[in-house]
Amino acid sequence: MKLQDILNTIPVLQVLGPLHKELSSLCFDSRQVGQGALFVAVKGVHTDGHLFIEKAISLGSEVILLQELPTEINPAITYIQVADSAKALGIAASNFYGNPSHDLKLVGVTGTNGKTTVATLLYQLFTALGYQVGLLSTVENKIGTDVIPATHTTPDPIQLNALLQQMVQAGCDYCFMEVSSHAVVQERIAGLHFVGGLFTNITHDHLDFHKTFDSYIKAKKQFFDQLGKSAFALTNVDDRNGAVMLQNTAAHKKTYGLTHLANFKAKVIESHFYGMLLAVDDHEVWVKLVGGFNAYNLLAVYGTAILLEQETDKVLTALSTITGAEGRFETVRAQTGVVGIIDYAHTPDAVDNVLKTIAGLRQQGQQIITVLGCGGDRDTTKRPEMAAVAVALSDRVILTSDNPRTEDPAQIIADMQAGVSVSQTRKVLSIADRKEAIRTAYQLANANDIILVAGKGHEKYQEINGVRHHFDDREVLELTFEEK
Ligand SMILES: CC(=O)N[C@H]1[C@@H](OP(=O)(O)OP(=O)(O)OC[C@H]2O[C@@H](n3ccc(=O)[nH]c3=O)[C@H](O)[C@@H]2O)O[C@H](CO)[C@@H](O)[C@@H]1O[C@H](C)C(=O)N[C@@H](C)C(=O)N[C@H](CCC(=O)O)C(=O)O
Ligand SMILES: Nc1ncnc2c1ncn2[C@@H]1O[C@H](COP(=O)(O)OP(=O)(O)OP(=O)(O)O)[C@@H](O)[C@H]1O
Ligand SMILES: N[C@H](CCC[C@H](N)C(=O)O)C(=O)O
Ligand SMILES: [Mg+2]
Repeated sequence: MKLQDILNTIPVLQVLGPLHKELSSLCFDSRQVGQGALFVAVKGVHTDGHLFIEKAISLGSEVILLQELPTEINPAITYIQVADSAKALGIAASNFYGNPSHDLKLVGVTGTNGKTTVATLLYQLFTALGYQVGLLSTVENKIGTDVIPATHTTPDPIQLNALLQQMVQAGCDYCFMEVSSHAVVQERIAGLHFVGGLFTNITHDHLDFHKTFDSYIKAKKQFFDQLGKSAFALTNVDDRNGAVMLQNTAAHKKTYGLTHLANFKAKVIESHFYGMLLAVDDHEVWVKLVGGFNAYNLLAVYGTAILLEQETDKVLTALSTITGAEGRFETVRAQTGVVGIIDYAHTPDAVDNVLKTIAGLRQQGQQIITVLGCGGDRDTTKRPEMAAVAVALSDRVILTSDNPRTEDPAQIIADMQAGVSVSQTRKVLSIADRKEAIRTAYQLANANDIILVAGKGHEKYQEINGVRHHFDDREVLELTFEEK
């Protein structure tokens, strides 16, 4: 592709060297540079891509997009200087793949919890309505029914636009994607054209990366600030920061909520372990998901479908058939009547929601035993909060490992224990081995008790010191249930 076509709409500060060049590929990692690649030097969290420019040149790159010019200029190379190379990378990737986000209807979902659930429900709903649909999510990426494994919640701009191009080629009408706060800050979505954006909620997470709750809010809001005026911006008005998200957006502002006045409203009429009866804009509908938080997720999905001009009756019918994402409130039953629930709750708010949902559904005498860990190399301040919530809302809690990554599991557990008050310690056991923790929960359970295994949901691995070992909460729970 011609360099000038890749640079289209990128605000360039200065060019050194010839502009008439043909590029074979686009790359931001020197380790992947091939002959004729355009190398984009991006400043990261751990290092700076500018340090690898010489390496990229030695591997065959003749064009470098960068923020800071090197002290020695190589006359054979074209240097393109921009103010923000991460943003330029997003736009370049879009141009390189033929601006695929303009050729389908792209909707982004952001928020602390519920992104995967909402994006997956939208994928399922629009598929049920007869469309060809794409999905970009934490659990998996999909092009129609083809599954492409996901490495991130929101992929890097090159992978992202390559996937969107494949969706366009496969005839997708829509793509529903998760927009993580990391992706907004790192400009992974720069250059994309969204027809709509939706906000689920914002609570405590990722403070290792954003440092303060205010800058975390700003990151989410920035997504809505970037939407165009023909797009819609749909927010949860019951969330304390729901309205803030739309303050500066040019998009059509729309709201949903269960308690505040909103464009789209819902009420939970009945709740069971196998589903709920909802009133959605005064229409009654049985759904297969459980929990007040899923009433929000389903309402957001309904509102989006209406804003995308789908017929109400058809949307309600499809809404009653969809099931959501893997590893979210999945139940497994033992012969003894013990109920196991696997859920990806990995924030204090998610643990609170899931345990309150279980408490609302349990019969008299059923105990709740929670198995919970926190990820290593991630926000440490949420650890005591997650433990405190779990202890307050469970009869027994077993603190264990999630993905320790490079941290000592005993230290992560100690951080969690700091959230347990002295009077509550009798409820708590600490067992670092997650498999042992799950087995112990079952040993402690009486017939019909409920075991919540939280934090890893769909994940099929446990990451320890850079190695991903096979681990599947559902598999472990099922094998454990066969033991007694
Ligand atoms: C903290 C974070 O978000 N890191 C992401 C970031 O990497 P980084 O900033 O650490 O990059 P770096 O190592 O400092 O390198 C800087 C630059 O130098 C380049 N480089 C580096 C070394 C070299 O030899 N040559 C070279 O060219 C790198 O390619 C990069 O362009 O940019 C990389 C490329 O896009 C991402 O893969 C990487 O995600 C890491 C693996 C990660 O774990 N990210 C998580 C935290 C994340 O993004 N999570 C969110 C949200 C999760 C959720 O709530 O669902 C997600 O969207 O998945
Ligand atoms: N609307 C919601 N409000 C609060 N908690 C929710 C909501 N939806 C889901 N949850 C809880 O959060 C967990 C994670 O849900 P989900 O995977 O949909 O969120 P996510 O935003 O995609 O998370 P991630 O940031 O890891 O991608 C669920 O397992 C459930 O416990
Ligand atoms: N997307 C989330 C996933 C957390 C899942 C949990 N199992 C962990 O490893 O901490 C994050 O990057 O914070
Ligand atoms: Mg997700």
